[in-house]
Amino acid sequence: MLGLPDGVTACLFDLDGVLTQTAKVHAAAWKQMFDAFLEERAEREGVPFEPFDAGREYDEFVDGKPRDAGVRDFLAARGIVLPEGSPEDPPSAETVNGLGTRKNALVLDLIARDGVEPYAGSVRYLHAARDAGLRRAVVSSSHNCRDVLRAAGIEELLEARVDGHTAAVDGLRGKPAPDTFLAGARLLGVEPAQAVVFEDALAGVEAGRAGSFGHVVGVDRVGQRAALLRHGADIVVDDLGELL
Ligand SMILES: O=P(O)(O)OC[C@H]1O[C@@H](O)[C@H](O)[C@@H](O)[C@@H]1O
Repeated sequence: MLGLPDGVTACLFDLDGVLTQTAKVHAAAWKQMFDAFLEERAEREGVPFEPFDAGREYDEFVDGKPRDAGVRDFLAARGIVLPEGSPEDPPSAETVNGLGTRKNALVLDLIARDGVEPYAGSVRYLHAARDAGLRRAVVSSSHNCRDVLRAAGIEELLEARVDGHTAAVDGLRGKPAPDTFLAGARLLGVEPAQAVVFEDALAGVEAGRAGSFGHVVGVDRVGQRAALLRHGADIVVDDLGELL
C-alpha cells in the first residue's frame, strides 16, 4: 500500500526537506551564520577564511540534527572547540548555544520574509495515508516545527508531533539516535516494525536504521541517493509522490 511493505500501519515523517521546502532555508541560514563567524575568526587569527560548504558540510555534519549538535559537530570537523554556554546565551556569545541562537534569528527572518511551502507530492501523500487509515506523526529536530507546519498549512494532517521542544523536555537524544522516532511510534501506539520513517537527512536515515523500523524511505532532494542508502535508507525517492 502506498509504496510501503505489508504490515506497515504508521508513517513517521521528518519535516524540513521531507514535508516542507525548508531544508534549503536552514542550509542558507547556517551558511550565513558560519561564514560570518569563520571570517571574523580567520581575520583575528591571521589564517585563510574557508567558507562553510552548504552542500557537503551541511549534509554531513549539520542536517537533521538538533541545533546545538549541528554547531558542535561542524566546528569539531574544523578542529574548533567553543564553550557550550546555555540556551539563554545572547547571539553575541561565542558559544555553541550563542551561535545556534544567531542562526535561529536568520531562519526566522527568512521564514517571515518568504513563508513556507510544503512539497505538493508530500501533501498528496499525507492525504492518501490518512485516507488509507495509516497513522501519521511528524518527527523533527527543529524547535520551529510547529510554526513551520502551521505556516505550511499541514498541521491537521498529522496526529502527533515530536520536535526539538518535546525532545528537550523528555530528554530524548537527537538524530542520528533513534529516540525521537521511537517516541513518535509510541505516541501513535505502534511498534517500530510497523512504522516507516521518511527522511532526507543522513542523520535521519541513520536514526531510522538504528531504531529497527519496518522501512526507511530516503528522500533525495539534493543528489545524495548513494549516501542515503549507505546511511540506512531501504529505498530512495526524489519525491513522496513517486510512491503513489
Ligand atoms: O534550529 P531548529 O529550527 O531547532 O532546527 C534544528 C535542525 O532541524 C532539522 O530539521 C534541520 O534539518 C536542521 O538544519 C536544523 O538545524
